[in-house]
Amino acid sequence: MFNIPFLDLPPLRAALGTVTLPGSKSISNRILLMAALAEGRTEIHGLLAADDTQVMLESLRTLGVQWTRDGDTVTVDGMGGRVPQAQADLFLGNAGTAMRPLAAALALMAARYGGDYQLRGVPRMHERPIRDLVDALRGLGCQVDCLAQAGYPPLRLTGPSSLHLDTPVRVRGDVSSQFLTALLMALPLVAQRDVVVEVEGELISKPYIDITLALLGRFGVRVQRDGWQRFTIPAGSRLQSPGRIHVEGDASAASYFIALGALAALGEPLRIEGVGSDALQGDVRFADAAAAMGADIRLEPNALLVQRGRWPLRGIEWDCIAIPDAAMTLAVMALFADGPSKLTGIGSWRVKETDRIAAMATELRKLGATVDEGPDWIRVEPLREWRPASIRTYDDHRMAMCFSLAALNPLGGHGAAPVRIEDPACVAKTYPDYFETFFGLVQADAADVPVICIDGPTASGKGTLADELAQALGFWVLDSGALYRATAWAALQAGLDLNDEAAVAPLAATLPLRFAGGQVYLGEENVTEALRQEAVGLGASTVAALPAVRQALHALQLGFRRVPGLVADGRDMGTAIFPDAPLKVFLTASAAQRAQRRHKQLIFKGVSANIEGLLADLEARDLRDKTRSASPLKPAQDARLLDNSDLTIEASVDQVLAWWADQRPF
Ligand SMILES: Nc1ncnc2c1ncn2[C@@H]1O[C@H](COP(=O)(O)OP(=O)(O)O)[C@@H](O)[C@H]1O
Ligand SMILES: Nc1ccn([C@@H]2O[C@H](COP(=O)(O)OP(=O)(O)O)[C@@H](O)[C@H]2O)c(=O)n1
Repeated sequence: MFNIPFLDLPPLRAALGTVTLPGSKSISNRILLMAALAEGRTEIHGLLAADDTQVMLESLRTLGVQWTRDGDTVTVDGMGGRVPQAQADLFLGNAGTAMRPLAAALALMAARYGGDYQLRGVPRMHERPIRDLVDALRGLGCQVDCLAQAGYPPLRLTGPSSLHLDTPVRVRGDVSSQFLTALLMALPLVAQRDVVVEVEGELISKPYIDITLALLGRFGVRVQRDGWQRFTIPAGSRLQSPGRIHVEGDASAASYFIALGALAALGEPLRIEGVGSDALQGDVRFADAAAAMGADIRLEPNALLVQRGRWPLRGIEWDCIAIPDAAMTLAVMALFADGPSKLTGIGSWRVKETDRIAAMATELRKLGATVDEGPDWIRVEPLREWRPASIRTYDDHRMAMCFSLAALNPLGGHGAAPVRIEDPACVAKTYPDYFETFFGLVQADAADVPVICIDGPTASGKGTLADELAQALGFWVLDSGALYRATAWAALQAGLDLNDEAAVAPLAATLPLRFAGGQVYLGEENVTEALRQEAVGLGASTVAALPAVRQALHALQLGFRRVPGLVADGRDMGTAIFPDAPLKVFLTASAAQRAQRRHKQLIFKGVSANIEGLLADLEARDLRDKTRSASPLKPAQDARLLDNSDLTIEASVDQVLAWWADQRPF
């Protein structure tokens, strides 16, 4: 996950590949609660691992429910209709899918068996209305107190009290279907007699109720439905574990990849696995809207294949009442259309993680778009002159994910603009690896992918600086020295003379080199430590003077220039490998300082060393690197010089980040 203040996406031009969706958030949390309330043990496969499910799992543990996790499988021991802990204080973050159903279940538990439960969340959670559920629960006879403001969390649920199950439970359905879902999941706990729920007002997000009913069915509860106004939980209903259950892929998350395919899968379709024609989730209906805009979509039972169909996309007018979450993606797709698009039925956006209509309009306008909004609609004009924009995400995962698509702007207008996503870690709510997955599918022109070059002599701190910069910006790192070190090491292992250009160069061309998790591998062998030896460093500087070796490693290094960007550390990054890099830094420090740093580094690692010897070695290496004919060590003409003899690591990093910030268009 990119846990950094912002993530810059370069302009993107194509997409290709296969994505496996994470488990659906709504299904994951419904199944978790049902499994906890049910009789028996449930093995849940494909559970989403994200903030909202973590919140639910932790709450269940606090309530005394036993569960274990093994990868994406969670096994829950059902409590058989009665919560072990009669008292608990639960923090539910910003997870609506935990707050509403837990409120209903615990209110009924407290009423029936006695109890005292408090449910709270982040400040935004305390602004999200829950009045309709509170009213319904009070109507049932539950004791529910709103601790701060009437109609909003935090809530306190106490009991015992007597429940009135003989008259229908009434709940409003026109603000959020989650209130009805919460009641439907909780009422089997007290269904000694038929319990009837009546919905007031028009029920929104009906497909979510379908999911609830289907999952209740898997847990042995067959709710009778009369239209969308009346639901009966038959007398004697009890939640019973189905044994094993599989969580479907997240259909709302599929929307980003459906859009990606529609915009940028130019030759072959993007394959999206985890939802398809068999899906329970209403958000798969997003595919209909995308198809109406021109996407070419094929459905398999558990997969979607999407590629560009009509181009430019067609502007549409679409009632999004059934796909409120996925609909946000349509608003960004609308920028690539041939005419305006109007999305209606999105009043619920106003009470989600943020006021999504206002947020969407504000951020689309930053890109240059013309947008109108009303209480429950938004109208978006296509965009031709895109502006680089820094997109605020309002602690809303969906804002971050759908605006990643704006980076495809070279496909939809003139020029090519980078897009900055602020607080990219907000995707942790439902899709922690979203950006990594996205980057694995998209393609950019190499020239659009930014590279920061850090060149300089040995022990000046290049590697340290490069790693810190890459961390801060979410970029890849190329430690080009490792390629020369690996060549030298492999040549030494093979007993070659390091000056034998004809023998060493072919070795460099076919190095089975791999970087993974901060480690370097040659074939299957982890050579990280071996490569850091001073003797190998000296050997590297010998083989690095051979033009054929440099040539052999050239293409390999270019391959590291990948979305979203690269920090490259070496001797000739700015002069020979990435001459078009937008920022080049030549890092130096006095020879004495560098010898001291290397000495400290070695002593720390438990390797004995003496400063005089190190100084002599590094001066010899400097000399060889500077005087060789092939790509000698020297600052690129447009490099910024940074002498960090008297700077801390942090100050050096800040300096380069400041230079970088100056170059960015945001
Ligand atoms: N600005 C700095 N001030 C003090 N020590 C530094 C600084 N930059 C790096 N170092 C230390 O110097 C040592 C060598 O740095 P390294 O990044 O390995 O250099 P290089 O990659 O240029 O050979 C490391 O132990 C690192 O922590
Ligand atoms: N881009 C590069 C990187 C390293 N090298 C050579 O490879 C040797 C080892 O590189 P390195 O970056 O791992 O060395 P240190 O600076 O960390 O000691 C250097 O001394 C250079 O001679 C190079 O010629 N070009």
